[in-house]
Amino acid sequence: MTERQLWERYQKHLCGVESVGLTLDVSRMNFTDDFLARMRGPLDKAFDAMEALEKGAIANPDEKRRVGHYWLRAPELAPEPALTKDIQDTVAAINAFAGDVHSGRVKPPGAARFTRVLLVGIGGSALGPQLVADALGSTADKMQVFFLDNTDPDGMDRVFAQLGDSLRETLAVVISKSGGTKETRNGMLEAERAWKRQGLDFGAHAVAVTGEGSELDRVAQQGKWLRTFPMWDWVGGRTSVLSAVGLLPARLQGLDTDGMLAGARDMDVATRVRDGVRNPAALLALMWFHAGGGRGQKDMVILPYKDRLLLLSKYLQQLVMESLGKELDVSGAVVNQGIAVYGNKGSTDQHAYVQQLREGVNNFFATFVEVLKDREGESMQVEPDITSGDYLLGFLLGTRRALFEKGRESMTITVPDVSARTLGALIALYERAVGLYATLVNINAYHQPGVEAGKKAAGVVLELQRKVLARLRAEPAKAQTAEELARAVGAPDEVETVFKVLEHLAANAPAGVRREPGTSRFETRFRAS
Ligand SMILES: O=P(O)(O)OC[C@H]1O[C@H](O)[C@H](O)[C@@H](O)[C@@H]1O
Repeated sequence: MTERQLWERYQKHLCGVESVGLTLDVSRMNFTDDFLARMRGPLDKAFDAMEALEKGAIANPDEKRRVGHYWLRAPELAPEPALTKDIQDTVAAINAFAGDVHSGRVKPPGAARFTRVLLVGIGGSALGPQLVADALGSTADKMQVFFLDNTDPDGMDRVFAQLGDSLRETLAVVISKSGGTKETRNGMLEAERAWKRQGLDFGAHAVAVTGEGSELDRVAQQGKWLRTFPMWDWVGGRTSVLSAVGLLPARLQGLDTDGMLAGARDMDVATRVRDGVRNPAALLALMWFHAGGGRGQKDMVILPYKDRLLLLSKYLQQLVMESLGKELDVSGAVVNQGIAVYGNKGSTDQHAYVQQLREGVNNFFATFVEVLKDREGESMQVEPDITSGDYLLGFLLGTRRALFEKGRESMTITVPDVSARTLGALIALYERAVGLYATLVNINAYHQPGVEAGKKAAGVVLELQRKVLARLRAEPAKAQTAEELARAVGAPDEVETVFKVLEHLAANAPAGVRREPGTSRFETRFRAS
C-alpha cells in the first residue's frame, strides 16, 4: 500500500469520540471490509449482551451477581433506586471524608494532619489506584500515596523505610473487596506492627474499603478504625477503579475524581452506539478478534508514548487477561481463550524489545497511545524548531511505520492529554472492549475460576510447613532430610514441597531451622535449633 493509500485508509477508518477528544486509528490493521461485514451479526449479539448487563442481568452466573461498573459513573442507570442512592451517597461520603482529612477535621492523634496515604491492596484493589496515582500525580498533590501490594517482606520494609517517622501522619487505606485476601491481610498486619512500634494506635490511622460483613470489615470494626467505605458485590475487582477502591485514594491525593467519572461516563455514552465502525470499544474488540483469529493467537503490546501511562499495560494485563483468559466457554466447551498483554512505554521500549517486534516472531499486535500535549508550559528546542516532545512523536510514528513495513499490525489511540477525564475515558474504553470481545468469543468475562487454584495450593504448602516445623521441634536433636520429614508428616509424595519449604525456613533466622550439609544438595539435613 502506498503512503497515499494508507492516508485514505486512515481517514476512512478513524473512529473518534468528540466529547473526550479520543481517536482510534486502525488503518495499520490488515482487516478487510468483508471482515467488518461478517462480524456485524456477532457484534449485534455482543451489544445485546452488554445491554442486558447494563440493565442488571446476572452476568456472573458462578457468583450469581450482577456486573455494574457502568453504573458507578452514571448512577441513574442502576437498575434500582437503592443502588443509585448507594453510589451517590458513597461518592459524597468519599468527597466529604477527603475534605475533612485535608482540612485537618479528621486528623491523627499525634499530628495536625494526615499528609500521606499507605494503600494496602492487591490485584484490582491496587492496580487501578496505582495507575491513577502515577498518571495524574504531581508534587502539588495534597497527599503522597505509597503502596503495599504484595506479601514480600523486603518490599514492605522498603515502603516503611520511605515512610520513616511519618507514620504518625500517614493514613492507611486497606482495600479488599472480599476482605480475605491473604497478601492484603499480611500487609495490614505488618502495617499495624509498624505503627505499634512507633507507639501509635493503628485504628486511629486506618480506613477500610471492603464488602459488608467481610473479615476486613470485622477487623476494622473491632479495631475502631476511622471509617469503612463499601465495596459492592456487583463491582468486579478489575473494574473497581471508579468505585471507592480508586476514588478514595485518588481523592485523598487531591486528584480530580469528578473528571475521571465524567470521562468514563462520556466514553460509555460513545461506546453504547450499536455500530462497529463508529464505536471505538466495538472497533477495538473487532481488531483483537481480527488479529488473533478469535483465538488470542496474537499478544497485545501496549505502547504508550508517555511516562505517565507506564502502568497502563500492567492495569490492562489484569483487566484483559483475568477477564478473557478462560478454559471454558459459556457452553462448557474447552476453549483456552485469552489475549496476552504486555508493554511498558515508548520510546524507552525502542531501545529494548522493539527489535523483536520488528524482525522477530510475529505473534503480536501493537497499540500505540499517543498524547498530543507534551507538558505544562513551553518546551525548549533541542535542535532548531524541534523539541523533546517532537522527538517522542517522531519515534512513535517511526516505529509504527517500521512495524507496518514488516507486516506487523498496529493501532493508535490518540488522546489530547493525560488528564483525569482522559484516563477515565481510557479505562471505560477498555472495560467495554473486553466485555464485547468476551461475547464475540463466547466466554464469561466476569469470573476468575482459575485464580482460586493457586490460592488453594498455597494453603496446602503452608499447612505442610506447619506440620514439618512441629515435627522438627518435637525432636530438636535429630537432623533429618526432606525425604525423611516428608514421610514423617505423612506426605511422602510431597517431598519436593517439603524440601523447598525447609530451604526457605533455613534461610530465615526466626524460623529456627538449621541446615547441615549432606552428601548432596538433596541429602541436606535440617533440624530445629
Ligand atoms: O479485593 P480483593 O478481594 O482483595 O481481591 C484482590 C484480587 O484478588 C483476586 O485473586 C482476584 O483474582 C482479583 O480479581 C482481585 O482483584
